Amino acid sequence: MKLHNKELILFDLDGTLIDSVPDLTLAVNEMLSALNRKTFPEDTVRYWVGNGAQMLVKRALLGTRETDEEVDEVLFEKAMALFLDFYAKHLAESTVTYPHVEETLRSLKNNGYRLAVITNKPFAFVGPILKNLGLDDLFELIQGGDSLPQKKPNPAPLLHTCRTLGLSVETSLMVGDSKNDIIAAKAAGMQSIGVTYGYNYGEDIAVHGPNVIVDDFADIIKHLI
Ligand SMILES: O=C(O)COP(=O)(O)O
Ligand SMILES: [Mg+2]
Repeated sequence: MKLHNKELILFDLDGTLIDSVPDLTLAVNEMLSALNRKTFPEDTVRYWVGNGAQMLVKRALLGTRETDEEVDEVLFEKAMALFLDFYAKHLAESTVTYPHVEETLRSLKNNGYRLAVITNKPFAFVGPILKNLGLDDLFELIQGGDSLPQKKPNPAPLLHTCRTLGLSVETSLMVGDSKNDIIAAKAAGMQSIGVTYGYNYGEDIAVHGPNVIVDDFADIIKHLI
């Protein structure tokens, strides 16, 4: 299926452009160890990524993805500060781009597409990670999970990006690995591509009905150009 008349592509970051779970796991476990709590393997932490740093820390303290239970506020604040401090020091040690990400982004840009990053990750971390991976010249706009009061799956960051760049929702496209990306795109009235190799809490991205599904980042081009 071809997605016609697109001018702007909004990319999710974690699980779509980069595999950041190894470094996120390291920071989560350093935080838990500092608090004398049980640590978790990467395969567990992977299911906790998707709703931003605060939710990741809350899930790590509760030891589960379900966050119905309350966490002591003082403990949470302490854990949050520890996590942010550790992660800031190990942002891009084991973090890598997924196969074909850089060449596909460059090819899209060379073909006239405008590119943006819309992530739930705190804004301060995004620039340094992209720079470390040599991707920092590609994007016109970056929005973090704390750039606006609302984060994905709320459509606000997507709508804000279109407004800021002066482009319509119809000429924009969201690419992401998680239901948060697809739900946000639908709520914004934007078409979306779901990638199958990311996190999405261990669930099949097809369940959320993106317009197109790709197993390889390079395949995005086939649906556009
Ligand atoms: O930081 C997260 O929890 C997820 O970030 P993402 O929106 O780039 O997938
Ligand atoms: Mg993601």
